[in-house]
This record gives sequence, structure tokens and C-alpha cells, in this order.
Amino acid sequence: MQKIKINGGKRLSGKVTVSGAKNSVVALIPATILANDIVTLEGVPDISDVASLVEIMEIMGAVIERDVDGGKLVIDTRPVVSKPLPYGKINSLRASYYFNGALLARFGQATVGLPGGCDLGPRPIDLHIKAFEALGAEMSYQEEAMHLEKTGDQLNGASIYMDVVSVGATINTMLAAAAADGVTIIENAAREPEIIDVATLLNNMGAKVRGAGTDIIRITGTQDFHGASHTVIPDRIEAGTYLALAAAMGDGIVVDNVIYEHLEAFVAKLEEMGVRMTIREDSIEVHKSDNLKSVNIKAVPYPGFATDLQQPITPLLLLAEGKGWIMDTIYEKRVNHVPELARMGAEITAVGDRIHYGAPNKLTGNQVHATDLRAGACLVVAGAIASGSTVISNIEFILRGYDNIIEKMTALGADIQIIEED
Ligand SMILES: CC(=O)N[C@H]1[C@@H](OP(=O)(O)OP(=O)(O)OC[C@H]2O[C@@H](n3ccc(=O)[nH]c3=O)[C@H](O)[C@@H]2O)O[C@H](CO)[C@@H](O)[C@@H]1O
Ligand SMILES: C=C(OP(=O)(O)O)C(=O)O
Repeated sequence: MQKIKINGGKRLSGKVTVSGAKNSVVALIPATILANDIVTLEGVPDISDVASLVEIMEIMGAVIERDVDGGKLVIDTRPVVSKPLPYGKINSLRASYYFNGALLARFGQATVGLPGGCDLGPRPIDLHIKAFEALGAEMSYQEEAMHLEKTGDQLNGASIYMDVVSVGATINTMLAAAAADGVTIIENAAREPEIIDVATLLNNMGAKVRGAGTDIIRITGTQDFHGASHTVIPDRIEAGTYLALAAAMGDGIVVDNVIYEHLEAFVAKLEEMGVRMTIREDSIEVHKSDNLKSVNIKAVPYPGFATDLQQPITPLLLLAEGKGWIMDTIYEKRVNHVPELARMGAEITAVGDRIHYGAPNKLTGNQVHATDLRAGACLVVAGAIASGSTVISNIEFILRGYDNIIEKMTALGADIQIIEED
């Protein structure tokens, strides 16, 4: 079994370049199905979610050239057919739900197994289904897969109010509505930068999506799609993870390829803690920071503090002076990193809807488990801080979302490697 071993306590310095955003690229790849043509994606991160999506696309007939090191994907979706995708890689990642919207848009039907992804407590997809039904599709289960089929000649535009702000449901509705007859209005839409990125590609492929990035998105359907080229936005969650690491262990680290506006809430929290930073046009330099103050964190939809950064920032909070709490309003049960940090000596507990921590803590290396992607990132940061050696198992979760994490951390001076161990 592969594990990550970190000999912690080393001060870090240098530059780390952020890769393309996981949560964009996992939607952009299925979105290329609408083009029925050749789409080039640049800035594609080398993560296992991308490899899984490429495999699924190839099963459906897409012809794909991938330059892993160059971060480039050239996808020809002309040969794609809407074949049932009940099992396999489909169940290994969350974003496989985007095949529902994309296949429904192009073929009027889709049979896709239930999505996997990180176990963060309940992750229903009722809003996706309601939106597809509002657009004129019927849903049934075939074996263990969800089968969607248009009931008329075409999907029809509709007014859709999202009861809960949902990234996945907003993007899936955009995908299906892009090819519907007439106008769709999504109200209470999610506003994450990844939604703007997907809308940009869709528009470059011929779609008419307006208002992405606000809570009202208006889509005028078309059947007139074509090829396009697109560069994936930088990964704000990867950036935030390295900013937290830099604040904890850096003697001056530049986090490059960053869109600061995507990280405002996160950077504001670092500033509140007393982290010193210089913000430049596309990079953030984190200076050596001492005497950090504890803060409380409430994870909420964008533009607020991101749930995906709640776990990676926790080890930094553990170094600050005083007590504090973290509350995740999106995933109340996103607390699996807590017992692992406690095994490393942290004063931290999850009670009710909050994580309570006392600080400062002296973390000590231990054998720990990455229960999900960002819990894994949290343990990598904690391992870099801790004295002694930390061995992290279940690293496949981490590799779902962090491009070349061993190489990037090593370049900063961390003593980190992948080992084989039972
Ligand atoms: C691949 C991807 O982009 N994953 C991200 C996406 O996940 P994902 O798109 O699955 O998350 P959502 O934004 O949909 O979830 C937000 C909240 O809405 C609820 N909900 C969602 C859909 C639904 O049909 N019904 C419902 O009740 C969820 O349980 C959750 O409480 O956004 C999350 C919230 O920013 C991030 O943590 C994930 O990294
Ligand atoms: C929860 C995450 O991913 P997914 O939705 O793909 O499981 C994440 O990126 O933190």
C-alpha cells in the first residue's frame, strides 16, 4: 500500500505554482461532450480525478490526446455515444454526476451510476434531479444507475429555484439547459469561480449563458455548438492549502498562479490571525509569521470561507495562541480530520456542529489516515509541522485533487516521500 511519509519540523521556503482547479476541470471535461467537436483544455492538473474522467470519456468513444506534463487535453467528442455508465470509475468521483447533464443535453438521455467522491456526510443530488425534471426529463433507476430521458422532442427552458445553494446542481442545470429549447433561469445559483469557468467554456462552444458568478443565471438554449480552447482557472483550494502551509512553516514562500479575488475570505482569515503577506497580481508571498492569534471559522457558500479549506487550515489554527472553533454550514459532518489530529497530540474535539480547538499545540508525528481529500491535505500540513515522522495512509484521496504534491512540497524543502508499506 502506498503511503506518504513526512519528516516534519523543517522550515520551508521558495515558490510553489498552483495548478488548474480540480472542481473546474472535472466539469469542463464532461462539458466538452456538448461541443460534438474538438475542444482543447490547457492548465489541466495531473490528478487522479482527471485520469478517471479521461477513462470514462474514452469508454464513451471520445478520442483524447493527453500531455500530462504540459497540462493539455485535446478532446474530440464527435464519436461519443451515450452508452450506459453504471459502474466502475463513475462511482469513484463526485463529478461523474456532470455526465448526466452533458449527455442529456446532447443525446436527450443518460444512464449514469451514482456519484462517489469524498465522504462528508449526506450528499444528496435531489436538486440535480429536480432541475432535470423541470427541463422536461424523466428519471428512473436502471439497475443501480440513474436513467434520465427527455419526455418530448427536446428539453425545454424553465425557471428553476435552487432550495439550497449547490455548485453541482447549478453546473448540471447549466449543462442541460444550454441545449434546451428556450430560456432557463436559475435562481439562488451558486456563485463559485468554477461556475464562471464552466460558463466561459460553454459560451466559447456556442452556448448563451449569462450571469454566471451571480445568483441568477439566464441560459438561452441552442443546438449550435462547436469546438473551443480554454485554460482552466487556478485551483483556489490548492492555493489556500499552500498558503496555510506557508503561514505555518514558511521562512518566506511565494504561492504563484493565484487569483486573489477567489481567495479573499481565506486571506482575510489569515490576516486576522496575524499572518503577514504581500499580495501581487497573480501571486501571494507569505512572510515568516509569529505570534499567531486564534480565530473562529464558519464555512459557507462562495464568496465566504470555503468548506474545502476548513480542513487544510486547521493545523495552522493549532499553532495560534488561544481557543477557537470551526463550523461547517455546508457539511456538518466534515470532521474526520479531528481524531487524526488528536492522535498527533492536538487539543481538538468535534462536538455537535462545531470543532473546538485549544492552542498552541506541539504536534508529534504518528500513523494517521486520510479519510477524504481535504482531511488528507490537512494531515500533510500537520505532518510538515509536527516533530518526528508522520505516515499517512489512504493517500489515493489526496491524489484525487493535489497535482504533484510530493514534488511541490520537496521543492519547498519538505522531507516528504511516497513509501510502500502494509
Ligand atoms: C466536484 C466538486 O465541485 N465538488 C465540490 C462541490 O460539491 P457538490 O457540488 O457535491 O456540493 P454542493 O455545492 O452541491 O453541496 C452544497 C450543499 O448542498 C446540499 N445539496 C446539494 C445538492 C443537492 O441536490 N441537494 C443538496 O441538499 C449538500 O448536501 C451540501 O450541504 O461543492 C462543494 C461545496 O462547495 C465542495 O465541497 C466540493 O469540493
Ligand atoms: C469534497 C471535495 O471533492 P468531491 O466533491 O470531488 O468529493 C473536495 O474537493 O474537497
